Amino acid sequence: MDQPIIRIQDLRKSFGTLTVIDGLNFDVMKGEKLALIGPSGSGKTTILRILMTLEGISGGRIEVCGEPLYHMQRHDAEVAADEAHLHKMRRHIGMVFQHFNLFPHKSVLQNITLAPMLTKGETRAVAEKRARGLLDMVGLADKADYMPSQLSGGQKQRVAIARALALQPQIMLFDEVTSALDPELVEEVLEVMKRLAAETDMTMLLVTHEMGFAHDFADRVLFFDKGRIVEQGPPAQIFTAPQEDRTKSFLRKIIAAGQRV
Ligand SMILES: Nc1ncnc2c1ncn2[C@@H]1O[C@H](COP(=O)(O)OP(=O)(O)OP(=O)(O)O)[C@@H](O)[C@H]1O
Repeated sequence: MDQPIIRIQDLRKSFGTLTVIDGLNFDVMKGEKLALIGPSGSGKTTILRILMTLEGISGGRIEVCGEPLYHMQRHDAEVAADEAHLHKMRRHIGMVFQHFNLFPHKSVLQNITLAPMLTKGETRAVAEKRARGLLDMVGLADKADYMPSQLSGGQKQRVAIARALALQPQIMLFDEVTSALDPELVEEVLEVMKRLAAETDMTMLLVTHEMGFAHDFADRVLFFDKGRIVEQGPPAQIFTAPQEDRTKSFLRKIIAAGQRV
């Protein structure tokens, strides 16, 4: 049996007195495409931010690629990870955010090549060759020399996806990547992500409010409420035959709001 690429055990996270994640357990297998859905405030984004080491944990344990994320071995004992360990672990994971966070004064090509050249010591030639391949993949081969301000929101988000992929992570995290976009620009970003999901064996975790997309994209859907998994399963089961009352009522509200599931 394969080892999970992500293993989350008894994870807890509080902000002050507010407990956001409360004894969470789940594994992700290599190549799996997971959608995290659930009401606002249920902790979905926090889970991605913890995996990206943008937030610390309050308790529990996470393993990524067989190694502890927030712990490390020192003199036969497991201690809290130091910055060097977190830095080393971060190379396994890439993240795309709701707000694309492109460097405004760098061209599209420079946005994509900067991190591989700085953090992995790649030559410009190698970094640019990959960047052009990725731009082609996201349908923006002709925009390499544009500045971010010359792009639409959907194009910016596709550059942000290419930028995250340029570091060749094993795991990609997508945090509501379409929610800042005008409705007519959503589809082009979803299409790129569907293609990525279909054409690569990358492990992908997606937080989304687009249930139709979660349905088409994911191998497994996790429905969260109050920092816990209420129900999980293949999309066909979660969206058409949910078992738990909280999942049913969440989906009823989504359908009432006019979304396809
Ligand atoms: N840095 C922070 N400081 C304090 N509270 C925070 C912080 N980040 C998140 N929270 C709180 O943690 C809870 C979970 O937030 P999170 O963003 O993970 O939820 P979510 O399920 O992704 O919600 P949404 O779908 O609205 O994005 C919320 O109550 C939020 O206000």
